Parts: sequence; C-alpha cells; structure tokens
Amino acid sequence: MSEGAYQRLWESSHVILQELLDQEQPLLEPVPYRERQSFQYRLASLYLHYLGLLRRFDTVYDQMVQPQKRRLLRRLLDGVAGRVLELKDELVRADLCENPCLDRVLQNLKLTPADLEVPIPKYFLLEQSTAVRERGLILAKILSRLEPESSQKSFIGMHRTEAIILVQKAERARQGRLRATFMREIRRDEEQDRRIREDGWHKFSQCQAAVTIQKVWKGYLQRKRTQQDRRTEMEFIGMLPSPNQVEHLSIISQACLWEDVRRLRQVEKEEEFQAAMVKAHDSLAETEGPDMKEKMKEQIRQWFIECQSVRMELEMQVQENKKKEQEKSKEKGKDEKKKNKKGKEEKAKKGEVDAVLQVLPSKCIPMISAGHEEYLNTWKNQCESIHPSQNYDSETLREEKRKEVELEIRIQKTPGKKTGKKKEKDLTPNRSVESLYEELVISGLLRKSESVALKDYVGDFQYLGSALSLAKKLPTPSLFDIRQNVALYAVLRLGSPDIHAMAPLIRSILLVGPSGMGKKMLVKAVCTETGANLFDLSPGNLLGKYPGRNGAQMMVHIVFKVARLLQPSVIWIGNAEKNFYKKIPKEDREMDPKRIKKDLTKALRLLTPGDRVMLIGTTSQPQLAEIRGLCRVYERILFMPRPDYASRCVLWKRMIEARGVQPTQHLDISALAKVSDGYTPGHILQAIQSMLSERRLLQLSKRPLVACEFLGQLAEAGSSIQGGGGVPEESVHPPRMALGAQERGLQDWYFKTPLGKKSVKHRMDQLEAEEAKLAKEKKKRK
Ligand SMILES: Nc1ncnc2c1ncn2[C@@H]1O[C@H](COP(=O)(O)OP(=O)(O)OP(=O)(O)O)[C@@H](O)[C@H]1O
Repeated sequence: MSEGAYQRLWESSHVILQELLDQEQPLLEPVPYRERQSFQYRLASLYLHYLGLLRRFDTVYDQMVQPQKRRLLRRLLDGVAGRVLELKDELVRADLCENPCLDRVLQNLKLTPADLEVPIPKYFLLEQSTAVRERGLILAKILSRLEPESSQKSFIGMHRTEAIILVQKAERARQGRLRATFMREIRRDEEQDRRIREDGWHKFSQCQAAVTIQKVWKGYLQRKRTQQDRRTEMEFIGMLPSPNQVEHLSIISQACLWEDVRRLRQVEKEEEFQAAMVKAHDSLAETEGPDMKEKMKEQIRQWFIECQSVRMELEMQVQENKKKEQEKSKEKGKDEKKKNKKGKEEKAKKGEVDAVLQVLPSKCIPMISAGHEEYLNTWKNQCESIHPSQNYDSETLREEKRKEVELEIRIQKTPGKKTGKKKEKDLTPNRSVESLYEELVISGLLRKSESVALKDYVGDFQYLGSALSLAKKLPTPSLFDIRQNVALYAVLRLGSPDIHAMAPLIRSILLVGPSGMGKKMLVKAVCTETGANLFDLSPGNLLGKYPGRNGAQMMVHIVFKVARLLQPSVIWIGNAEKNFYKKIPKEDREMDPKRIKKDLTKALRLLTPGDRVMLIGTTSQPQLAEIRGLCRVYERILFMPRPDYASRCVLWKRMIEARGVQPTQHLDISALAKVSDGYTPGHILQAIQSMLSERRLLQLSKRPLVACEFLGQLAEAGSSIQGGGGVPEESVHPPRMALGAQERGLQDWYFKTPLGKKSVKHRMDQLEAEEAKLAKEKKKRK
C-alpha cells in the first residue's frame, strides 16, 4: 500500500471515531435494570467498533512514515486499546461472565468472528526489539555458563558390543525385508504364468480389441475429467486450497518486504526529526526565551494584583451571605425534615428501589478526543503534496517546541512539589539489578521462555452462544474466548506502559482447566508477544531454594524487584492450588508450598498502574485449594473447558498441517473431531505426533492419510495421561467419561468463585422471575 492509501485509511478511521465519540456521552447516563439487554447490546456494539478501530490504527501506525503523524497515531492507538479494555470490563460487569456472548451483535453488525480477534499492536515487539534481544543475550550467556554440567549428565553412554549388536540387528532386519519382497514378486509372476498356461490366450477379433481398448481409455478420461471438475468446484467454494498458492505466497512475501522497507524509512525520518527537535528547542530557548520570561513575569504580577482585589470583595460578600443563610436555614430545616420523611415512606410503600446500570467514567476518552481534535486541526486538511517525501513539518514542530520551552520556563519559576508516595522497604539496597538478575537465573527462578505466538493457540468461536443463552443453558467458553481474554487481560496490558496506566488495573489471572488445555502454552505466548521476562515461582521449582521464613520473604522481594525494574514481566505459578492447600498432602509437605503465600499477597498489592508485572497462575485441581485465599490473590479466573466440535475441527487440521502435511479429501477431519469429543488439545497433539512418524510421512505420496489411522493413538493418548496423573477411581472408566466427570468438578468449583456465584444467582433470579410470570398468566387464563 502507498502512503496515500494509509492516509485515506487514517481519514476514514477518524470518521468512525467521530461516530463512536458521539455514542459515548449517552452511555454515561444511568439505565434502569429492566433495560439490561439493550444496555449490553450497546456496550457490545461499541466494543466491536473500537476493536475494528484498533486494527486500523495499528496498521496505519505500523506503516506511516511521517514522524509527527506517527506520534499522534501512537497516542490514538494506545487510547483506543485502553478503551477496548475498559469496555471489556464493563461487558463483564454487565453480563457477570468473563466471556459475554457476542455472536448476535456480530451478526447484526454483519461482521465475522475474525473481526472479534484482538489485534496485538505490532509495535509491542518492533519498538523494543533491541532491549529484548540484549536481555535474551545476557540470559543466554548466563545459561551457557551453567550448561556444561547438565549436558554431561544427560548423555548416556553405550557399550561397544551393545552398539554392534544393535547395528547387526537392524541390518539383518533390512536384508530380511528385502528378501521377502523379492520372493513375493517371484511367486506372483509364477502364479500369473501358471494361470495363463491353464486358461490359454483369449482370442479377440480386431473390432472387439478396439472396443475394449476404447472402453478402458474413455473410462479413464471421464474419471479424470470428473475428478478435475470436482476439484475446481471445491476450490471455487473455498473448501480446498487453490493450486496457485505459490503465486499467492510470493505476493504476500513481496508485500511483507515493502512493509519492512517502509519501517526502515520510518527509522531514517525519526532520526532526522530527533535532530531537528533538539535544534528547534535550542534556537527557540535562545531567541524567544528571554521575551517569554519577561511576559510571564508581567502576567504573574498582573494576576497577583487582580487576585488580591477579587479576594477582598469576595470575603465581604461571604460574610454578608452567611448571616442571611443562618436565618433562612433555621426555617428550612424544619420543612425538609418533614419532606424527607414523606419521601422515604413513599419509596418503602413502592417496595424496592430500582437498580441502575451505568458505565464508569473513562480515562481514555479524554486522550482519544484530544487526539481526534489534533487530527482535525493539524492533519486533516494538509495536502500530501506539501511533504511528498514524508519529512517533518517544521511549522508544527516549532509550534510544539514553543509550548515546551514555555512550560520549562514556567516550571523554573514555580518550585516542584514533592510526591507523597510511600516507598516499599528495599531489602537489597546495595545490590545492582544485574547481580540480582544473575542470581535469579542461577537459582532457576528466571527462565528462558520458548517462543510461541498467541495465534498458534488454535481454537474456534462459540457459534451458539446466544442460542444456548436463550435455551437457558450457560454457554461454556470456547478456545477462541480463552485466546481473546489472554490477549486482553495480559498481552495488551503488558505490551505498553501507556495502555497499562490507562486500563483498569489487573495484577493477576488464574488459568483453570484440565491438563493438556494449553495453560503453559498461553503463559509462554504472553511472554513472546510482549517480550516479557518469565519468572517461575511454581511450588515444585522452589524446593530447597531460599529456605526459611526470611528466605521466602527475600525471594519474593527479589523476584518482584527485578520484575518491576526490567518490566514487562510475567510471574508464573504452576499448580497454583498448592500455595493455598486446604490440607497439605504428605508427598508435598517437604516443599512447604504455602510458605510464599503471605509475601506474594503483599507484593501484589504494591503493584500500581504502570507497573507492567503480571502474576499468572495455572491449575488443574483448584478444588484442593482454599477458595477465598486463591480468589483474593488471583483477580481474574479464566475457566478453560475442553474444546467443542468447531475447535476440534480446527485443531486437527492445523496440527496436521503443522507436521508439514496438507490434509486431502481422503482424510475426514469432521469424523476425527467427532470421535475426539472429550479430549484436550494436548491429547490430539500427542496422537498426531505418534502417528505421523518419519516413516509414515515418507509414505504419504503413495498412501494418503485416513482418519481411522489416528484412532489407536488417540485412545492411547487419553489413557496414558489418565494413568499418569489421573484420579484413581476414574481410571476404571473409558477416558471420555472420566474426563467429563473431572470437567464437571472444575465447573462446579468455578461457580463458587465470586463472579461464578454472581452469575449463578443472576440466572436463578431470571428463571424464578420467568416462572412467576408464567404462573400469573396461567391464573389470568383460568
Ligand atoms: N489450543 C491449542 N492449540 C495448539 N496447541 C495446543 C493448544 N492447547 C494445547 N496445545 C498443545 O498441547 C500441549 C500441552 O499443552 P500445555 O502443556 O500447555 O498444557 P497444560 O494445560 O499446561 O497442561 P498441564 O496442566 O499438564 O501442565 C502443548 O504442546 C501445547 O502446545
């Protein structure tokens, strides 16, 4: 796309933004509780529109070259991202559920589930790439120093004789297989010869022979043609990838190349702009600075004189008014008391006070509005031909710098105020961050995170959300919802300091789901998408480290200190239930899993907006924990049930493709999705990995994949996980039933959490109200 195209995209985005800003004011007005549905609908529609706007601003900010426009775009982008997070919070409050159903709104607005995907601004990684790379290098350096010992340990030697026997075995097996194939061919030839000898040659006339050959040939041709037609039809309706994908890929890679070129130009123009800013500042301070100072002094003097006279007048008036009011208030007091009494009695008579729904005032809207104004005043009508090379605009630069210089001079005249924020006690005042960082790496509390993109967390949308709600069934979150919530709660907040400071503060989330649901994968994805450090405070990882009460305090202190200084950071606690055990099991007593509970709670409370540190807990057995303590530490709880049919379809397809295999029409993905009901993505992945061995991959050209080949592996994957760590009494059941029971347990637990409780209560109230209504109608008919 050209600069002009991005400019047009920016322009059209502001038309949408204007419409959205117009809808903001009415949303602030309180709405009676009975209009809850329309309130939710308005919120959802606004949320979807802002998401679209976020996508647009991200594209424009990523590709626009002009440095001043980029600065404004960045503010707009962060503001809109913050507003998306605010609206998500409002939606959760209104729907009493972490994954409100948006399918109906989506349909009404003629959008697709792809429009619901949360875009992760590209600048999160692009603009901090050097910092992240440097930190990665330091980590790799420290780890490489530690590595030799572990690599020596993992190598298991083999005796020479054993090795020779192994090679001999393999060679004999190979020769045996060759001989068997050879013998099979000889026997087949002999059998054919024998049959010909016994039957004798069938004699054809010339005409008969020609007809037979034609029959075979025409049949072959027709089959080929039909196959081709079928393929074309499937490609046309989008059920098969088109054959000219190579061409398509080359177009995409060329577009990516152009995008990179534009990013390089951005850097060039930014450097020029930085230099110009310094120059403009210095020259303004030198030429206009003294005049500004004089003017300011004069203004202050004038203001002082005016204030003095106004104050005196006001004081006189106040004294007069006081006298009058004292007299009046005596009389009024008697009347009001009577009125209040009456009002209260009337309300009590009506029975209840009508509850209202209201959106909280936004922190982001003022920033977005200011950005929108600036766009309208400065950039909207600016003709592109003025700056065809995307150079900075010197007039606007001087204007901005003038304000900055003025502000600097003003600050020189008024002494700065001291902030009264209390500082937390530093237990390691004499240590440098580098040495603390190294200590954490050596003790294994700071780990290298594997690189995983959030989009690789595969899963489809819940298409039946509203239909289920109408049928009074609680829709369970889909894998798509989970990916979306992780993007909103963790990635967007950790990716940018400005977004973090504006958005509602979330310090911790807990991922709850059966083993193999991808909880650890999501933690890694958050680190990858934001370039965050990964601290591991899992109880199993703390065994024997920083012993004693003081040790635990010091450990938590160092982790949070380094996490904050080198933000963004993720502090991960696997098996999070162990920190809050109701009763510590014998096998876990040695690790004393509850020892960091107190310090963790305290340290979390000290995180404020702008501290991009997030605690992410993962658990598959939350029932073992004391629920109040767990819910106090983890502010948001994301329940991850097993994938539904739609998600399983995408999972099978994408996971097979990831092994380098393009599924053909011989492979019935839908059947695989049906039989894998009750299995987690981890099980499906395990089945695919053990089925698609190197040998099977080599055979693909001759023997295409079919669905039934996976069944054995799938059954094994389910049963092996169950045998490894499952609950003993469940192991007698087939895996599907047992897993279902485990899931129900998790769901029951979720309904005991604060939000779960509210949601259940709300739905019960709704049911009761409807039943009462029906009963009334019945009575009337009688
Ligand atoms: N939605 C998904 N898309 C792609 N891969 C997935 C998905 N969910 C899980 N996986 C894969 O399944 C495997 C198991 O996932 P992971 O170890 O993250 O699960 P977990 O929930 O943390 O399990 P546990 O509770 O046992 O620790 C990983 O290889 C992960 O990449």
